[in-house]
Amino acid sequence: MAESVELPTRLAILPFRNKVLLPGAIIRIRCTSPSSVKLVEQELWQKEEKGLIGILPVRDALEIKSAGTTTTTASQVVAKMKMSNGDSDNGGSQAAVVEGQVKVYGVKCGARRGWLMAMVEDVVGTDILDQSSKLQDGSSDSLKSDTKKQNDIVHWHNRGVAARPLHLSRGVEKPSGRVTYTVVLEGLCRFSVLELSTRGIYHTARISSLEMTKTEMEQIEQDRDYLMLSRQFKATAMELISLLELKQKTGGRTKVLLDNVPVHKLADIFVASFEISFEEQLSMLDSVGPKVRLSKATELVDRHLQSIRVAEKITQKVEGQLSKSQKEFLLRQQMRAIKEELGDNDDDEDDLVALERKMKSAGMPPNVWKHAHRELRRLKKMQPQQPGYNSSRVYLDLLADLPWQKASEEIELDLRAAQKRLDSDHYGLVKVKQRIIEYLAVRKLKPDARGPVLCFVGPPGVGKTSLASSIAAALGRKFIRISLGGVKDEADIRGHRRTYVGSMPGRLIDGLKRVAVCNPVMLLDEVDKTGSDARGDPASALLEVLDPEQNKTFNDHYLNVPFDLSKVIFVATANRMQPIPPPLLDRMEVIELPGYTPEEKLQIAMKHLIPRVLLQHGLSSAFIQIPEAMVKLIIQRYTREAGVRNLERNLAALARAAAVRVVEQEQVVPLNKGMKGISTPLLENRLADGTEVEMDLMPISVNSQDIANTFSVASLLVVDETMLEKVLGPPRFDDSEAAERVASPGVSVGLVWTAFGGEVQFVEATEMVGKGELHLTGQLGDVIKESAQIALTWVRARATDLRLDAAKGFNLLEGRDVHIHFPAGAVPKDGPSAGVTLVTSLVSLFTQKSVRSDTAMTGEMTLRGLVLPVGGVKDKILAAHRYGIKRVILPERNLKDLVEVPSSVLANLEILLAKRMEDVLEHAFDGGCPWRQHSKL
Ligand SMILES: Nc1ncnc2c1ncn2[C@@H]1O[C@H](COP(=O)(O)OP(=O)(O)OP(=O)(O)O)[C@@H](O)[C@H]1O
Repeated sequence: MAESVELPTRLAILPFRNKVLLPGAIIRIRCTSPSSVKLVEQELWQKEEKGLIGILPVRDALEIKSAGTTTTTASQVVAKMKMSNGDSDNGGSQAAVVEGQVKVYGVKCGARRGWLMAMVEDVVGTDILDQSSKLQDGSSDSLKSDTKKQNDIVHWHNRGVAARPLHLSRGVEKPSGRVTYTVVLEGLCRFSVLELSTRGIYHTARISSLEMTKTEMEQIEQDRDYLMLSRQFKATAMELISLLELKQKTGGRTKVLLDNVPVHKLADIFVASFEISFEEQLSMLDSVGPKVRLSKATELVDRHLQSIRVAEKITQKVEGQLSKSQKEFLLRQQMRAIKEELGDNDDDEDDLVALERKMKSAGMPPNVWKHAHRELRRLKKMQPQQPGYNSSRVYLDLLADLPWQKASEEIELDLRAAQKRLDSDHYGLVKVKQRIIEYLAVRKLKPDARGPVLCFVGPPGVGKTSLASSIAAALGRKFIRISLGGVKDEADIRGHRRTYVGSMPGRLIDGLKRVAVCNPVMLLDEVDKTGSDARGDPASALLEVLDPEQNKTFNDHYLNVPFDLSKVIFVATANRMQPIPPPLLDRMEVIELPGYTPEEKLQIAMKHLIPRVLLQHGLSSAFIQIPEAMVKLIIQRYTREAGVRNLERNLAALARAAAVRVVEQEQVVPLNKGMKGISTPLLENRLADGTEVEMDLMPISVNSQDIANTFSVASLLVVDETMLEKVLGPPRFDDSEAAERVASPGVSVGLVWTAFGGEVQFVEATEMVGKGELHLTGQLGDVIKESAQIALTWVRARATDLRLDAAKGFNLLEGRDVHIHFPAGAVPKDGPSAGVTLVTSLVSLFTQKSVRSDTAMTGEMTLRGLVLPVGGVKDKILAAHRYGIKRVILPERNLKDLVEVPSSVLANLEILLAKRMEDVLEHAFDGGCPWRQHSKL
């Protein structure tokens, strides 16, 4: 940068339209107008030693008007302008000189300080400005080529900047041959115009420098105000430079300027690089005094700094968004390309469109639709990779899949047809079927009747599930089974809130989604198996489901919108009633299905199970015959259940074995013709092992009946005892079991009730040296343990009362421990009905007399020996029947329960009633109660 320069008294003047060149700035100007071309040619191009030229800002009349200046025009005069130096106002002084060719029509110093106005004519040509990022840009000529612009008034500023040419180049425009110049100028120092005149077609001015002398400068540098201002300026400038360097990641070159260039010059350099208004540029030009200039520059630099910071913030925001959306765009493009490559064209957008369409057709109620639509809008704004996208998508899918209105059309209910259907599906169960028909009849009369929920209670395999599905078939509705066995978490019924990771809807909503209609028959299977723990009480959630008042707006936590369950027909099943919470039981109508008698089982097997099993295995009665006698044997020897599930399983095992035989017969024929390699038929091998044949030979998608027909050449297989043993193995049960087990004293046979229905339970007691303690084993609950304690107490007390001792055949067991065991330890046992059995086994132990093996008993006993009635009598008697028991001892007050027991069973049993424990003992032992002679009966 040039140091202080000696200015000539006169300078050629290049007008700078609406722009200011400040000292220290560099501009490039392309001169095209005749006047400026002439000026450059004469003052710079043709001169050996390039001199200085003056750059004087000019302003259009319009601009000055808007800036609040009053203007006047004069008749054609050559203007000579005399302007005062310094910062003082020149308003009002006029000067007009005629020199050269430029005609100035009117001249008047503007009301605004430092401006001269002139009407200029004969202006041609335009200077085209070259712009460069490094160079300050501007127009070298105030005069435009348009003839329109002729006679425009231009306003010359009274201060300008002397400039030194740094580079000069000449060009010739091709078509016109016009000469143009491009000149790069560096602003050096301010000057004031004393007199403006013309030389040829361009202007010159008599000037005086506005630069301070060295002495003046030294003086001012001592000034405290100046020092403070310069420090302030430098700090602000430093801040700006640091910010810019940080932004542009440039080195510290600009900082060097701060140390080497005098601060008053720096002020100009800094301001020159800003894009500020013409007014502000002029004001900077007019700031001749260093203090004024510094404070002005500090203000401008600070403003620039702030604006950069604000811009920075905005840019960061915009960039953030931009880069994100660009990233998204890129990813989408890539995804599309991958999908195209894979031939999978349904991209996410299409996917969402399809989802929306599905949602629209789901028939959601308005409030649900509003909720779903809001969620969809949210989803649309998300990216597939975004967390939450998938869960939102799955959630909306569920909303769209749920049958909000879709219902299976209920067929006109024909009670006779329903009865026929129930009869064809199930043998017996007359009362149950009757109750179902009543239920259906009410529904026919009042379809929206809020009848009670039917609950089938009974042991496994008695047809609870199949009855429910028959109801659905009779009503022409879809059937769905919801298994509640082992459900301990309320969320299983109500779903998890969506805030949980891996949240899901509850089983009910999930079931409805699967069944896809809002009015199915829904079987709540095993309602007695729900438990409650810290995770809530599923039964209480079920209360809401089964309550017709509440289930209109069932609230699943996952779904988060109410779902109307009132059209669903609920049917429940349970093995036992006791575990069902009373409020829940209260909402249901319990229909008990006790176990089947062997005769009933036989009928069920012959009429329902065998035809169904054969069909399932692609067989028919042409291949296999299972005679009644064999079914009886299966019932007696292989199953001792209350229901028919095991019976069905055993029949299926026979059918599989027959299927293998049929297929092998078919294969054996051709093989035998040509080959001898295959020796033992597969069936023989398998049957010899006594294992069930587990092969599934049915080809998928081939109708099993077709296969049966294909193999119709095979010979008929009649199941006999040998085959039973081969396929099902040796018999699992036989009637001699009880006799064998009670042969030794201390064992008695009880009848109990478990989840599997009635069961025969043996009780074993033994004694050993000890301290008179009682030991109990075999998965016992508190009640049964108490019964054992009561039994022992009663027996000991009784023996003492009757003064029975070893001599009279009663061991009082002084100093000995008693151990009572309930075999089948894996099955939990509880309840008071084992009371009489426990006493009997203890009496048997103490008297060393065996209990009758054909006798089983049940009954609760008080401490005083009174026998109380018990529950589940029908099931217990059926169990005794199954086990081949011939005599059953029952509490007297259970007599009424015998009405329910099928007469076929009663015909085979001797029922003995007991009021007191002594009665039981009387019946349990051969020869009656072991101490009858002492008893006060
Ligand atoms: N009275 C009957 N007549 C014809 N088939 C029957 C009868 N009772 C049960 N079945 C058959 O026995 C099989 C088992 O019945 P189902 O599954 O309905 O028993 P469930 O009582 O529901 O058992 P769980 O309590 O284990 O669910 C079915 O194939 C069913 O058709």
